[in-house]
Amino acid sequence: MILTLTPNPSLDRTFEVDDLAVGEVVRATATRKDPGGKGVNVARALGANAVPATAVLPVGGADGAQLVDLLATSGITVAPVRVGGETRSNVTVVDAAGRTTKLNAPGTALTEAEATALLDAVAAALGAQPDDRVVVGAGSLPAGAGDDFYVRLGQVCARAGARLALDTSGAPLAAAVAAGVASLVKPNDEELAELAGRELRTVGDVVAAARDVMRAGVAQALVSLGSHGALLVTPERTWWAGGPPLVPLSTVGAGDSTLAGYLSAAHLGPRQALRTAVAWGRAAVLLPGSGVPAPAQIHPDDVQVVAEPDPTTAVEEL
Ligand SMILES: Nc1ncnc2c1ncn2[C@@H]1O[C@H](COP(=O)(O)OP(=O)(O)OP(=O)(O)O)[C@@H](O)[C@H]1O
Ligand SMILES: O=P(O)(O)OC[C@@]1(O)O[C@H](CO)[C@@H](O)[C@@H]1O
Repeated sequence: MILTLTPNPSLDRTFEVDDLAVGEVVRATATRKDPGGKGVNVARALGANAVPATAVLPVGGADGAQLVDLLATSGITVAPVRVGGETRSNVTVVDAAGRTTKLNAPGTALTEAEATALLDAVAAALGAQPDDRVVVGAGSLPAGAGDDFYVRLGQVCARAGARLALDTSGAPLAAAVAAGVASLVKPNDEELAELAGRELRTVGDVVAAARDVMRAGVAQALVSLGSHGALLVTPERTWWAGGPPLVPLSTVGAGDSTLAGYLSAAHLGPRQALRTAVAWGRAAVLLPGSGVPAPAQIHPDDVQVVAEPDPTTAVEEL
């Protein structure tokens, strides 16, 4: 079973425009709403591919209610935790050239009791399902959760014998890595560079930074590289996967679909799991808004996997 926790979910609103002229009145040519937040998207992508998933998230206000309604139609189990504040709405503007501008709200602050209720909801869901379980902690943390929130989530997972996969950034990522609570991390290259405190120009730079992270107890790093594919790094081995260039419609949530694809195929071994991850990520960028791909939209055969890629290759040349 895969369970996702999204401490800072969002009702994602996407506006398509011809040209985003800052400081002008810009009329949208189309709009859409999607359930959003990184863990929510991981659960949606799994659900769209018939992989059972449960999404735990705080929910408040009218946008929160709409988020839950939209999720109810997507084939995943939702475990909403009612909170006093209002669920945020994030805005994406996509112009005719496919450029994406994203405005993310800070999100409603959680009280200590609400943060604890979220962790309790995860513990309860894990208790109800004793088989092999993975918990995905994903996205930013709202005020009040505390930078150690994912460390606390890791402790909940450890007590229940579940593994934690983490997709976050900044101080919450640094705290979780230092505490050694995650089995898998899914940073993009910028997030990994921030964590490492240095620029990552080559494949070797990325792999070295990923292995630094692993020394604290992380077993695998799935590092997404945007249009340059993704690297999977374990303490002993490295694989790269990517495919022919694409013209994206919206890159929002591509990393979430990547992580979902990886988890869906983890039992098939690293090579196949990475191929699946990249195939799901590539499919996601061809969808509008925060769309997640269905099986017919995913093409693993387009993805090339290379074991032990040349460490001197520049990431931009992949
Ligand atoms: N422009 C692109 N062309 C082709 N594939 C892309 C492109 N952008 C992203 N992808 C695919 O999606 C995957 C994830 O992208 P990226 O590294 O941008 O994730 P991310 O920064 O975590 O995204 P998000 O936070 O929006 O979910 C990449 O590994 C790649 O397979
Ligand atoms: O503000 P955060 O939590 O970092 O990211 C939130 C978010 O940008 O991530 C998802 C895409 O990955 C969107 O659905 C959502 O709006």
